[in-house]
Amino acid sequence: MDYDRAYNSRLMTASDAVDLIKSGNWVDYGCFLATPITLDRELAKRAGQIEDVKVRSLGFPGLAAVAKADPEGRSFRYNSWHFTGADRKLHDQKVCNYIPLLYHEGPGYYEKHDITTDVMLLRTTPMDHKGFFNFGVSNSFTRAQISAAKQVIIEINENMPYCYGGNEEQIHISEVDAIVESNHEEMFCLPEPAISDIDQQIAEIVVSQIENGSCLQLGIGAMPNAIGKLIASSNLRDLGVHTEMLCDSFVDIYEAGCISNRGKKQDVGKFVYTFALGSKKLYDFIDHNPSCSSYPVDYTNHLNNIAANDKAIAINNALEIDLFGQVSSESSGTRHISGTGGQLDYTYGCYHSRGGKALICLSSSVVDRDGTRKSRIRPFLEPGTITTLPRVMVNYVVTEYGMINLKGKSTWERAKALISIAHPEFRDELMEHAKRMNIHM
Ligand SMILES: CC(=O)SCCNC(=O)CCNC(=O)[C@H](O)C(C)(C)COP(=O)(O)OP(=O)(O)OC[C@H]1O[C@@H](n2cnc3c(N)ncnc32)[C@H](O)[C@@H]1OP(=O)(O)O
Ligand SMILES: CCCC(=O)O
Repeated sequence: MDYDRAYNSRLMTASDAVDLIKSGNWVDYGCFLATPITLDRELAKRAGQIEDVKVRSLGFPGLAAVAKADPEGRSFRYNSWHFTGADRKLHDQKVCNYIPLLYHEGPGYYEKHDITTDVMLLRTTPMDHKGFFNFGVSNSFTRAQISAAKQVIIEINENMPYCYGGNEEQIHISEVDAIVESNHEEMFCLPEPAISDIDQQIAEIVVSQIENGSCLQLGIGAMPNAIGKLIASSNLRDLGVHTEMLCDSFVDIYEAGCISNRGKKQDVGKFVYTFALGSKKLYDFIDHNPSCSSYPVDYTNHLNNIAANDKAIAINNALEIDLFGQVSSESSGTRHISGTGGQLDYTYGCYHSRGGKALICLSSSVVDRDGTRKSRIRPFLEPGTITTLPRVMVNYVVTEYGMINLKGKSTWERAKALISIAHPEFRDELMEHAKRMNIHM
């Protein structure tokens, strides 16, 4: 195949490319930083000209133009697999819907035809000399989306890092219907989160649970950042990484000499992840780095693969937990905040790893906008609150007041343990609730 000729025959303007999208189509966007920013903007310009185009997105960096362009929702219906802060705002404005997602099952939804897709739009690296476009920092369920789509349009961006894959990290020119050369925007960078005293206290408890040779999963936010900094200044050695998200903390920990990935049982010597999101430091680290392997999410988040490594540690945040031990990480009442994401996958998988632990971390209370302190350990989840982890799955829970293990405990022992790590202001009240709810000794 003459790749240059194939490339030129598919090259078109963004405006012509989005013309391939017709009224009534389902359109899938690439996930996280594979989001096709240029094509999204161009598609948004069609508001009023086309009808009922349904868009699915995961981790859109910023505000989706198609959602902003059409407040009436006649041309576009924007759907998110996992709410970002921007998606939350769009949802509050009624121009975004959430699609429940158990992340490791994502590829299956396409492969089993639970859903269909007409056009896939994604951002990739430029084509290499063998006719491949690399998915860069977002493997996720890109291959499943491509296989399901009737047409594939890519926008290339020179700033997308080139990421080696365990598998399914690229698309060949022969599979592409249209190519758009974008303005090569800089990769979106997450702002450095401010670490509070409470994040720091929780991080200290978490790091005390990590041993030489532990295999880590870290999520997003200030607390994982605090953990990263603490590990980087520790004497921990030979840590491994098998995670859904690769974040800046892993670079700090690696540069401090704590990660070798040599103690892993699977993917020895490799950082394993399905998407990377952070700062330029992270993107420079993974670019052409043979020690980093991106895999589809049904590999990184599969129970067997998470559990394959010994001493696998899951460290995730939650919004609330009730006295039964049910965890919500995605809504507060009917206000949808985020998503299940990979929390359930890693909580289950790490518990099944030899010597593994699953930690759910949350500050014991939050202060509302009106200044009222609210306990995050609640008698029961409020009506409408979504349970992300059923109580049987929950292993360790950490607040700034300590760490407890819920496995094997009776309802009374669970409630008592949870109350022991609640904010002191709420402990008596929670105990009264427990008794009224017939949770007793
Ligand atoms: C990418 C990864 O994390 S991989 C890890 C696996 N995936 C998961 O764990 C998915 C589920 N978890 C998550 O999405 C996150 O960890 C969360 C939402 C639980 C916490 O994330 P954080 O960024 O620390 O949350 P943050 O404190 O900024 O709050 C997010 C929103 O929830 C609101 N919120 C937080 N706590 C509460 C609460 N108890 N009640 C009501 N609202 C709350 C905040 O006000 C904020 O809303 P806003 O943006 O409209 O102001
Ligand atoms: C869906 C990916 C993000 C997460 O797991 O939180």
